[in-house]
Amino acid sequence: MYRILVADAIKPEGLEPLLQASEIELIQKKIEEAEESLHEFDALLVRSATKVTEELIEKMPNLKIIARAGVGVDNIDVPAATKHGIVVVNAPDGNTISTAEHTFAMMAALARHIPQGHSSVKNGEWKRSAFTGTELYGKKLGIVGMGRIGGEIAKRAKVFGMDVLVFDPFLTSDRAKKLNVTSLSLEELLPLADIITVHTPLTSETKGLLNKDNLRTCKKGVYLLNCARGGIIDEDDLYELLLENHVAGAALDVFVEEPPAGNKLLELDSVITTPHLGASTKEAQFNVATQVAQEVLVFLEGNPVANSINLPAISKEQFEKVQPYYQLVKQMGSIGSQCMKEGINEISVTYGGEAFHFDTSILTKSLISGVFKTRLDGPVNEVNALLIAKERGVTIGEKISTDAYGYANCISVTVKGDNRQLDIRGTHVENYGSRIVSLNGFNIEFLPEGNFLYIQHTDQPGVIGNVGRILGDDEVNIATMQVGRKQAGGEAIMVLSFDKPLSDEMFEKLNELPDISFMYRMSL
Ligand SMILES: NC(=O)C1=CN([C@@H]2O[C@H](COP(=O)(O)OP(=O)(O)OC[C@H]3O[C@@H](n4cnc5c(N)ncnc54)[C@H](O)[C@@H]3O)[C@@H](O)[C@H]2O)C=CC1
Ligand SMILES: O=C(O)CCC(=O)C(=O)O
Repeated sequence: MYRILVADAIKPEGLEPLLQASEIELIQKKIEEAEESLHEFDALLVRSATKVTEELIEKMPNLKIIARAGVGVDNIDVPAATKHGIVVVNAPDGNTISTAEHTFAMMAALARHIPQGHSSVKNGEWKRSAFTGTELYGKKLGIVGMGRIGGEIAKRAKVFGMDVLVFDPFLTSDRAKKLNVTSLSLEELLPLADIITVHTPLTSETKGLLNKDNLRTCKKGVYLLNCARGGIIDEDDLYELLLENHVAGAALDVFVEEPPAGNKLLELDSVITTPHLGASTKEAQFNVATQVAQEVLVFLEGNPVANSINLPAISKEQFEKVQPYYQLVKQMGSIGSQCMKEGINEISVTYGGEAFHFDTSILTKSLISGVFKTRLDGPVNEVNALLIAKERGVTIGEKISTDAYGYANCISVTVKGDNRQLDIRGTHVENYGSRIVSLNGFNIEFLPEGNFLYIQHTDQPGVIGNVGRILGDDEVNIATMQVGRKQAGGEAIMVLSFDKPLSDEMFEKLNELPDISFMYRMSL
């Protein structure tokens, strides 16, 4: 049974996929109200009100996924989630249209003084000339951040007869051409635009992206809009420029502090505002709730998520290609870790054969998580595997090769410590399953599932018999046994599997036998 905490107001109809699922309990409570039971939740669903800090994450040791019913994840400490192995997903396009429409409504309201005119009439006045506005037609609209929302605004602006200038360092010339917009640097755009609207995420680079220094290069009387995140336009600087009438007016849906109690921008008539309503439509809220509900469900069922912030995005088709090897590499990592009784310096993997014509990075993350899972206490998975390796100074190598050692596909993993190294090869055969086919250069074949004992010994009569006798005397049943050697009379290996893990006592007894070089226990 998975327990999911819905901590913000998320549209209940959109949560239907989770409500319909078996083995899922959905609890709608604010964090403060759920304080006593935070440790029980497997998933957390939020909008922008809940601040998902590292402190909160640490109070939720069972948490596996955080879902943001919306776009911006600036209310979530994503690095902390990553460190704790928690997947973060969002709903990237469910509220695009609503936010673009809201921005457009704000733009029209700003140009025609609609909120001011509205208040004036309600106050019993009839001041027509005081609210003379400007047309949007023929004006230059500067869009900063040409992603999903920026793109939808550009389309609407074109229909209004506006000339669209955009600044986005990541915009390709192809997309600019398709959208029929002029791509410029920020320095070029600012002096040309009559109206500027920002649609970037809030990051360390975009915080204060528009400030008094660069806004002074704008035309006197420019209009500014922020329906993205508070702080992209520096609030103090904006206040100063509005007082000077350098900026004629601003439309703000978002603020650095929300609600913006005491914010001096609210004192100015030239500022029109809404309480972070960009995505507040029935349609957008249904879309984002459904998107995240489906993502959480898919994730809890063990399938890949499409909109993760801290995992590589992987499509269903891609996952189908990756899936057969996903568990195999994790088990190979676990074998490597359990057989290396020392610190690990290097993990390298080669994906051999025709099968690997896809992005193998998720497999490498699965391999690394397999290595560290048996060594670390906390959560270890594909989300934090690379971070854990980096923190421990472990070098990771990944190669693709055409050589599959006679198999249709073959994955070769080498785990290196200060003094030793272990080489493992595995393959996957359709309708047959995964097999380990070589350990330390010894050909062998076993299914990597269960409790194992790996014994390296001298190849001579009696060794296998002695092992069997000692186990038999203590009534330990051998489930399977595989042997391998390189040459007669040299070193050889045995891999035995048991229904239960081998006891310490039995391990010691076997270890005392003559002609045994070394042995390891593994649970896979
Ligand atoms: N007011 C509201 O209710 C809503 C606000 N938002 C905000 O709008 C933002 C944008 O949303 P989408 O368009 O869906 O995101 P998106 O990811 O599709 O687009 C963001 C664009 O910003 C660009 N960008 C990034 N750094 C930049 C920089 N330094 N300078 C210029 N451009 C830069 C990116 O290249 C990208 O094209 C979100 O991050 C969110 O914070 C989103 C939805 C609702
Ligand atoms: O949840 C909301 O209404 C805020 C939407 C938003 O800001 C976003 O999706 O980034």
